[in-house]
Amino acid sequence: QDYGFHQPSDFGSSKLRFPSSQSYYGADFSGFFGGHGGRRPAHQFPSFSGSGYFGGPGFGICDSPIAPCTQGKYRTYDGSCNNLGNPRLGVANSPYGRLLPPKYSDGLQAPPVSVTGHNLTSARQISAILFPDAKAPDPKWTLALMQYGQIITHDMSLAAGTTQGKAHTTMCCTPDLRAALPEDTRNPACFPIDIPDHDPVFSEAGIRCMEFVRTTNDISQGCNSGNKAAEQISAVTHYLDSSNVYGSSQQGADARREFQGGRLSVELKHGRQFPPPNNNKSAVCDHLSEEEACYLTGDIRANQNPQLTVFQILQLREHNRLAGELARINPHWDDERLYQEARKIAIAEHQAVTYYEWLPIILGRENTDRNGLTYNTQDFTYDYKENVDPSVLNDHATAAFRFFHTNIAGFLRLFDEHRSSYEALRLSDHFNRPQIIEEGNNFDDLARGMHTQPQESSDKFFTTEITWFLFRNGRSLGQDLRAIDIQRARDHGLASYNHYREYCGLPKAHSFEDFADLIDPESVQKLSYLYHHPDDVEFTVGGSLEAIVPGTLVGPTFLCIITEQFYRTRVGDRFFFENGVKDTSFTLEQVNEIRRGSISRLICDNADDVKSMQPRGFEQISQDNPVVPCSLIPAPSLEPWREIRQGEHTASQPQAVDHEFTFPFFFKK
Ligand code: HEM
Repeated sequence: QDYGFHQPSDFGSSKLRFPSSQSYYGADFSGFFGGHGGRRPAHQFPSFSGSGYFGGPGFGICDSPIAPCTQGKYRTYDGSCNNLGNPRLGVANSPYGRLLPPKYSDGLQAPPVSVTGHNLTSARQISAILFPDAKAPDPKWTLALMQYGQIITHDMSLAAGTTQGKAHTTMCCTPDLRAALPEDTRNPACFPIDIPDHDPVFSEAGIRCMEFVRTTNDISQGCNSGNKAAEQISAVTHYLDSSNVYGSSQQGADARREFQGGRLSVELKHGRQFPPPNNNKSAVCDHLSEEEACYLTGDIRANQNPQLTVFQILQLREHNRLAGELARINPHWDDERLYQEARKIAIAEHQAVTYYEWLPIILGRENTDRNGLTYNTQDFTYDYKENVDPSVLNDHATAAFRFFHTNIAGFLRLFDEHRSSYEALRLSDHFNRPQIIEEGNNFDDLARGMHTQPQESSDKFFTTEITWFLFRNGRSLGQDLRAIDIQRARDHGLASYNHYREYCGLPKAHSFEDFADLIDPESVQKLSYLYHHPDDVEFTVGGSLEAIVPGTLVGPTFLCIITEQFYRTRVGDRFFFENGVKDTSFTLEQVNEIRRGSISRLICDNADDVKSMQPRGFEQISQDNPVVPCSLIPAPSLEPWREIRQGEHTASQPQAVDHEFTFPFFFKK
């Protein structure tokens, strides 16, 4: 869109009251912790929410005991003992971190109100006015970029007590959705979204209330005696450790294992591996018959949409492929060794794709290099920092990272091996109903499809498949994910957009017009209509309206928060695959093999019968990125994992491995 000024190309120009892109990217993300000196005070713990929390009294999930640490080679399932000095950091069922103090209206946990004391405008009204639908396919990136983002999300956080798929069992609205249940009769966790009379879609159907249940926090869990502001709990490990595949507890992990050959359990259908059936089907799926598929994976959200499920299955198959390959190379390894080594490699591959293929597109390679998220090296990176809190930030998960809901496409196109599209699935027909991926060639056609179809552009437009029809489950209308995003940020008491601007080194707005340095005039005008005061504008809202920083897919304030998050996620993880840490790390030879992996390799190796892919799978097919036979897509070799047993002849040693360096391959532009 042409806003007349501050278009993307204007970024960094003196017209903007915004540091030049050069100085911005190199910015020292201090701010809330500013004045302490040092390059990255904000990364250090005790973080804002961490101080005083660990070891506090209480008996809730957030304080449940963890097993004593043994310095093993492998990660625990719940994330404990990753940080040996503070073994609870990043564990499942611990609070999100927080960069800026919450702004609960009672200082403890009540959702915010306007600085003028008025109630905030309905989240649905804000969504309807500011985030309409307009189809604009991304010119460069495929739908797989969006979809892998959801995998990364589900690996890193899950607001405890929310379902994020199937409707919650707690009801906050009347069954006909015409009104909210009276406060004195409904569950105290209820925080339903009010739908105004004149809503363009929902009022016609008489719908006045959208279901919403608040996230479980440390006060309700008894881990905070109520004398300090509530912190929400995340139910999964905070680390990027494929917990969506393996689960976030020993018990959960065991339930997903075959205990044979190091494999994860699968159900074989016509020789194809699918996850085992979920025996809690009615809690996670909207199936119409008992025969319909509903899977058990490491994450409760795996059935939420078809492309997400496809990736979950590809990850499952990759683990089993690795286990099989390792068993061939090392026939003397037992089930446990095969399972743990396959898990360690699969997590490393996932980290490599996330940091070297995915994040550079989202955040810009210059930015990721400059801020220590990526390196150009064939060595170890030696960047583990024990004093960095790896917890997923509330500011990130509840606002910034949700911006990528903008990239969701309403229709999923199916592509055959010749890359011809013959059909499209409507997203809202298949929420929580993954059966469709088992039909005919759909699995492969969806896998190719998401690597061929463009994602929707990063902008202020969101498909109605998620703003009108989310989880509609056969009904004519469903819910509004954008309204839910806004309401969730209120539930979590996130600070306002203006505060994050300041935190990120951008000028604080004193009037609505001041937002025009980054937000188009029409949206600024709408903000002034929807909010009483510039300080009321919510982070989720303001951040999503910012012009995109060139070379990235996100505006400057979200860019700052997401960069901060992925810095912490990397350097706060003792097991990060590139670290040369004693006892836990790969050999350098192994690390360099993992660096050869790619999203396209994942498809080639694990789809049913995909024979060709473009090398850079997150990028659309073009002359510069043509579809090639899978044999031409670099593949990590597992030879460096071959174990030479005492007395074995050296002739069985591995052939020299070709260490072709893969970064220029992906990022040659
Ligand atoms: C078809 C694709 C997607 C659908 C249907 C979807 C749907 C949802 C839903 C229903 C929630 C829970 C909302 C709430 O109750 O607060 C959620 C949360 C979230 N989504 Fe998405 N999403 C999709 C893709 C993505 C992508 C691509 C990203 C980022 C790259 C993303 C990031 C997030 C984050 C960070 C959360 C919060 C997670 C937590 O901490 O609980 N989502 N999404």
